[in-house]
Amino acid sequence: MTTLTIRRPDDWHVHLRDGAMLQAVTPHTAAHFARAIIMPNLVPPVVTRADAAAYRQRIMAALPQGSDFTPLMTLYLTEATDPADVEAAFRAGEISAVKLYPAGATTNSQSGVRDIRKVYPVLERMAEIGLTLCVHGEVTDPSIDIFDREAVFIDRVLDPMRRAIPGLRVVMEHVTTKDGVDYALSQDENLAATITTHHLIINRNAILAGGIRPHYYCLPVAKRETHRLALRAAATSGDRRFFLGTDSAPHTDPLKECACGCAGIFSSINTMGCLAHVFEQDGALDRLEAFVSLNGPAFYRLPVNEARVTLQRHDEPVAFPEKIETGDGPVTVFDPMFPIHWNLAGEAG
Ligand SMILES: NC(=O)N[C@@H](CC(=O)O)C(=O)O
Ligand SMILES: [Zn+2]
Ligand SMILES: [Zn+2]
Repeated sequence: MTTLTIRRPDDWHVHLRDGAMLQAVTPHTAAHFARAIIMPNLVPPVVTRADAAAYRQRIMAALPQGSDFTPLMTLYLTEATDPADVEAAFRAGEISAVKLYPAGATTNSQSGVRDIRKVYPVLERMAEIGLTLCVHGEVTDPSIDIFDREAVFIDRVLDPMRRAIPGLRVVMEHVTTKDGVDYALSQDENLAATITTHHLIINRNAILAGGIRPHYYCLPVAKRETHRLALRAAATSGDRRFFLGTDSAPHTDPLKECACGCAGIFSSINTMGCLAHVFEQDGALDRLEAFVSLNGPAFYRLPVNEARVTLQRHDEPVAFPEKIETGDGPVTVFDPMFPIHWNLAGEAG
């Protein structure tokens, strides 16, 4: 059996939700990752320091006994966000980032930012104190083709913002295009990008393969093959600017399989097996650790994890559940459309 021992990985972008869903999905993230950046797009969103502290308590209460998982909390940026509240939360070690959602860009983003200039005072304060801004980088202008919204966001919003506030540390979340990769490569060490597991595996054909496949629909929507290949090259290069953010985003099956299905792919269960497959396929298993365990902490200025995990390659495919049951209903697990031979040593299945 082939094995690969690496430092324990972290997930730099995950949706744990709240209530029954939080209870169901948190143990999966905690089983695979030491830390995770927790997205704040709850209903209502996690806007203030007090909201983040309360949400953190709910996450801690949902962890299995004995788990040493650390949630890294974020605040949801609104045009009414108070720079002093953000600074206080950061100085107290209660948040690791602030998240920018353009209003209307994605799931639960209605309270997001309409006019980026209105939040420049918060961003300036963040640049001063060294607090990271995580960005959902898509314009919401309906006249822009949905497949172009990331590239247009870079030109219209991200690049002007970085020129106006050059010291701001920014993570381009879930980049999906060659344009995003090239932009990250063209910038200084204050810019990084997360890449999801599924965008390394699917292109836009998966969403429309013989019919509408709602479980491959997420935002930003998967792009054409040339973009997927650019993401793979970036992730497997070992370059410090790229690291894993699974964007595991559970929605129940009835909310996905309907006339207006929600965006989001749930992958926290089999992400590590999928990634080992991808890196093996590209002859880059020796760079998997950089992508999942080293580059993220380096950007966030956090220590790397001391613990190690062992990934093992089985001759026979490993069985992963097709769905998990939650108190809110069933949630379909990401199907990479290839047999997965890798899992974490000690993992059932
Ligand atoms: N990625 C998604 O398709 N959905 C995310 C939101 C997001 O990350 O944009 C969600 O919260 O469901
Ligand atoms: Zn997003
Ligand atoms: Zn997300």
